Order: sequence, then structure tokens, then C-alpha cells
Amino acid sequence: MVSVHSHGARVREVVESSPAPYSRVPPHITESWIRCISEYQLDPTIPHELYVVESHELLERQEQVAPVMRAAKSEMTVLFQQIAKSDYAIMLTDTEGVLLNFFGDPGFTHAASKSGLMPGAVWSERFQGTNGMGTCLAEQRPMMIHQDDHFLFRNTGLTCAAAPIFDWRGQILAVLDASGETHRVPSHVLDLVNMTVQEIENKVFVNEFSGRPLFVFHSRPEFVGTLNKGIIALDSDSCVLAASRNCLAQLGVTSNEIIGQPLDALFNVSFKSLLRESQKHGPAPFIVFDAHHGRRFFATATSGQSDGKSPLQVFATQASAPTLSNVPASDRLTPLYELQRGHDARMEHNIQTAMRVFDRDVAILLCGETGTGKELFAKAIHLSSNRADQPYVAINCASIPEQLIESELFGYKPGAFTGANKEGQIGKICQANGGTLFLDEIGDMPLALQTRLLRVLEEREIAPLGGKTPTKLDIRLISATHCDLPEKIANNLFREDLYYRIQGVTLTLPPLRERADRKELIQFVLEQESPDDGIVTISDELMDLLERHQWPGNIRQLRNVLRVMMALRDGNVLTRDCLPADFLTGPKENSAASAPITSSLLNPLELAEREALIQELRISHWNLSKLARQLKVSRNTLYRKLERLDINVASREAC
Ligand SMILES: Nc1ncnc2c1ncn2[C@@H]1O[C@H](COP(=O)(O)OP(=O)(O)OP(=O)(O)O)[C@@H](O)[C@H]1O
Repeated sequence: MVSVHSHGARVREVVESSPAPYSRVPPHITESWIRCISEYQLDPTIPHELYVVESHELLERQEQVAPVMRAAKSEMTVLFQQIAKSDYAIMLTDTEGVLLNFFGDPGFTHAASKSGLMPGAVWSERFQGTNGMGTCLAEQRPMMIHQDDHFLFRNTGLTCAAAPIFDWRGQILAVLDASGETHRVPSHVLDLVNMTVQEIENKVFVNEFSGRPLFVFHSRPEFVGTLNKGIIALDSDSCVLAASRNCLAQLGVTSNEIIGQPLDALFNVSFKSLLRESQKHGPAPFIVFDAHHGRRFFATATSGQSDGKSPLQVFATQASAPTLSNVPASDRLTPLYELQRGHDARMEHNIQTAMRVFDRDVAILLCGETGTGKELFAKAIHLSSNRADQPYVAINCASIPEQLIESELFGYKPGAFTGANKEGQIGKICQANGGTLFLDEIGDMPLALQTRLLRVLEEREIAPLGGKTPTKLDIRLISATHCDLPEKIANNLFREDLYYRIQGVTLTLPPLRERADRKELIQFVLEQESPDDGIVTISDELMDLLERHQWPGNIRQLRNVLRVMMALRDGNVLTRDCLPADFLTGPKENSAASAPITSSLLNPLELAEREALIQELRISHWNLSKLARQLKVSRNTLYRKLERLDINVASREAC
């Protein structure tokens, strides 16, 4: 534990020994400490009084950067959600270090306000010494300031990740910062802050040029709709008015080199023809080539005409590119985008975040009610990642009997224990080496194995049971749960340190009833369930009912209902009359045990099986994980059986 005196002595020793390099302190920290002492006359051991601007000045300052504040608001919330559980605060300062906006974790806010992390507080180096926001402003680049890198002892409890937000002219507009208490800092926080800054810069750009034609591009089709896209704003003659930072980086040019140039001097395409194609084919990127080097890009065009929509809505609709137009199959969009049938803000956020972080080795935790598509989403992340050609290994932690889970996960050497396979067994974790490991229902993993898994994830090597030589591991991790893990942690059923290890980012899949794209989703599942030889459609009245339904079993239940209707239909249009009997009224008393709606489809043996399963469900109090373990089948197998035998789990109270 650093004391105020040892911290002060260390700072002085480093500053006084400069310019001789002091090996354990990075040069930018040394330089900042020198500024703090020689320019600002600060003392690391004396906490300056906090300098907080008056509220009317704060309002004026917020007003001055209103476009950034507006663009940053939702992005800061998203960033906060991504890392909030780690006791973090997300902040925005202006160019003089005045804190304009603050999102804090309730547990952190109290401690934060003590150190002055509150709107109006000034966090420039002059007032707070070396710190994320102030030093980022001084250096004009992203940086992480760890605990005792801070100049003032008072701030050494924090770790800050800060990045500057620039406008397209290269002027700094603001600084975005995520600060947390040191022992909880996930290592990828600076990456997330940088990505959020890119998103904010794009929004500020698009808002500034609302009403102008935009040319949006990337070298990979799936990135045309993401924060990584390059954006060019054009005038009415299709000449470049402005280019985003990502555009310049991708083309390897400066603003001055391209401003005023016609677009067709940069790419082998005229803006008008691209716009015509984009309007004809919808949000579909086209292959274009850069006129100087012949490099291939994928591009879309938007006219800037809004039809009453906000510029961002227009942009989102036209640039998120769920399908491709003149793009060969090998360049098809990532499977993640295919999970979004229409536009749903939460799914869009989930997909974009997954794309942002997964290739950077950030562990993803998928949460959501049963049947919301967590397993499908995990597979799609893998298939959309740069490991798509490597193994994808999924383990359902709830379905493997407790005594087998250790050998399943970690494998064993020949003769490791009585009854073991003579050749030994390669564990699932090793099988996933080089690729992706998906731990489904991680909330059901026994505590002893949680400890072992945590060690493997931290040490990044694994030794099988009975084996001594560890193998180096290189796996990307996705976990999923429908449980409330914080509640499990509170009840000592889940390790808190493992929780932080598996949730680099948490993505919550929305329940079907809340998805804005449920109509398109219903349509899609209907198509999947339709027979190959005919098109089945849904009447407007039925569609309306399906859209308004609560769907406790989510997309799985939707699929099941459509499958039953498909089997019982008379013609090729499904109407309200095709609905299962209890669909509108809700489950009746003893409905699961009563004659099933599909009874005409079940043979006597299946009916008997159904009765027996309902009996088991009652005995296990409808705890599906427990029953699956007792029956020694996976939860998914149990679900399939429930679906096939038309047992409505949502009606369990009535049984
Ligand atoms: N976006 C989607 N489009 C079409 N079908 C989907 C989509 N998402 C999920 N489904 C379907 O919903 C069903 C359930 O999906 P999945 O098993 O991935 O859900 P889950 O959240 O992992 O469920 P559980 O928590 O119960 O294991 C599957 O039949 C799957 O094909």
C-alpha cells in the first residue's frame, strides 16, 4: 500500500533524476509530473481544493459543445452499460478539462464525488495534476493513467482511460474518460473508450453534414455499417466537402489532399450511379476501387434527403447494410447481421458491440431469457470473427452431470482415474484452442470447477487430469446465462472474480415481445418452417395477434407455435383460427396435462411419454436444469422433447 509520503518521495525522485530515464515510469508520466511541479507548482502530497465552476458557467460550457454532448449521450450510456458492473464512471470534459457529463455506477459515485468526479469539476493538469482527462488533453492522444501514475496522492485510488474526441478538421472537441477503482479495471477499457470516441466522432460528422450526400465505405463489407466506416460528405457537384478520420486513415491521405476533389477522382465510381444503385437495392454495399491504388472497398451512398427522418436515422437505415448487392458469396455479410431481421436498437447495439470487441480478445457474456437466441448469437459471433475457420466448441454446463464436467472440460491422461477411457480424452477447452469456446448456462457450473476454470483463463494454459505438462491456450471466450449472476454471487453460488473474467462485455438479448423487428422475425421463422414446395403466409389479423403476444418462451416458442400451425393448416394462409386452443386465453387449469393441442399428431406411445414427462416436471418443480441432469440429457434435448410433445412450460403453475 502506497503512503502519501512514499508517493511524494517517488514523484520527486523521478522528476529530479530527469532527463535520466527512470525505468519504471513511462516518459509521458515523467513529463506530466515535471509540468505539475515546474509549471503548475503542485505538490503531490497536498490535495488542492477542488475547483468547480459555477452552475451558469457549466451550462454555458455544455451549450458550447452541444453537438458533442448530444452525440455522446447515448454512446456514454452504452459504454457505461458495457463496463458499469466494474464500478466505473464515464465522463466527458471540454477542452479545458471541465467535467460536463457524468455517468456513474451507484457503488462508485460516492467515492467518485469525494475525489471530485462531478459535473463542473475541473480536471485539467493545472488543478488535478497528472490524470486521465487532464493529461489526455495535454498530450492530445488516448492514454491510460494507472493508480500511482497520478500526480496527486488523492487520486491514486483511480485508474483512468481517456481519449480525445476530434472533429474532422483535427480540432480537439472534448475528452471521453472511463475511471474506475483500480482493482476492478478490465484491461480492454481503453479499447472500448477509443471505439466509443470513434462512434461519437462519426455521429458529430453526420450531424454536421445532415442534408448533404454521403459516401460511406470500408475495405470489408460487414464494417460498412459500423463505427469503422469511412465517411465522405459531398457538395451538390459530388466534390469532397469533408472526410472523417477513418476515411483518411483508410485511404492514407490528409484532408487537404482530398477536399474539393470530385469523388470519381478518388474512386472508380460516380456518386450519382452509386446512389441510384443504393436506392434501387436498399442498404447494400457495392464493390468500388480506389482510383489511385486499385484497392477494393465496399461502399454505399445516401442522398441526404431525410423523408422526415433524422439524419442519423437515414444514415443508420442506409449504412447498416444487412445485405449485399454486387458482392460475391465469399464476401457475404457476417452471420451476426443476419440475426437482425429488421431494425431493433438493442440487437443493433449487441451486434455492433460484439463486432467491435470480439476480435480484440474481449470475453463476451450473453444474457437473456430462455429462447432469445443466445446460443445462435454465440455461434454467429464466432462465424463473424477472424477465427471463423478455427474450431467452435460449445459446452452446456447445465447438461453435463457434475461428476463428468471436469473431465469433459479439462480432459484427462490415459489411466487418470478408474473407469477412464484407456486412450485418455482431450478436454473441450483444448479442443477449442485457436478458436472459440462457448460456455452455455455458465451460471450452473459447480463452484469447484469455477475455481479451476478461472485459473485456466488467467494463466492461459491447461493441464489435463493426471497430466503434468500444461498446454498453452489461445481461446476466445463467450459465455451465456439466463440466471441473474450478481444474485448468484451474493448467495455465494458464483465466484465474483470469475464473473469479472467472463464479462469483458455483457450483451443482453431482448425478449421477443420487446423486439422492434418482431414482425420481420415472425416472417423469417415462418419461411424457415414453411414446406419446401409452397409459400405459406399469415393473415394481417393473425400477424397482429402474434406481434402483441407476450412469448414467455421467446423465439423458441414462436417457432414451436408456427410449426404446430403449419402442421394443422388447411390452406396456405395461416389465420387466427389456426392458433393453438390456449394461445389467446392463456393456459387453463391442468392445461399441460390435459389433452394436447397436437394430440391428433401424437401416437399413443408419445402421449404416454408426455404424461410421464409432465409427472417428472412436477416432481422437479419445473426446474428444467435439474430435470435435465436427472434424466442425463442436455437442456436442449429436454427443450426439444418438450416442444415435440407440446408441453407448455409457461403453464406450469396450472399443473
Ligand atoms: N435471430 C433469430 N432468427 C431466427 N431464429 C432464431 C433467432 N434467434 C433464435 N432463434 C431460434 O430460437 C430458438 C432458440 O434459440 P437458442 O437456443 O439460441 O436460444 P437460447 O437463448 O440459447 O435458449 P436457452 O437459454 O433456453 O438455451 C432456436 O430454434 C433458434 O433457431
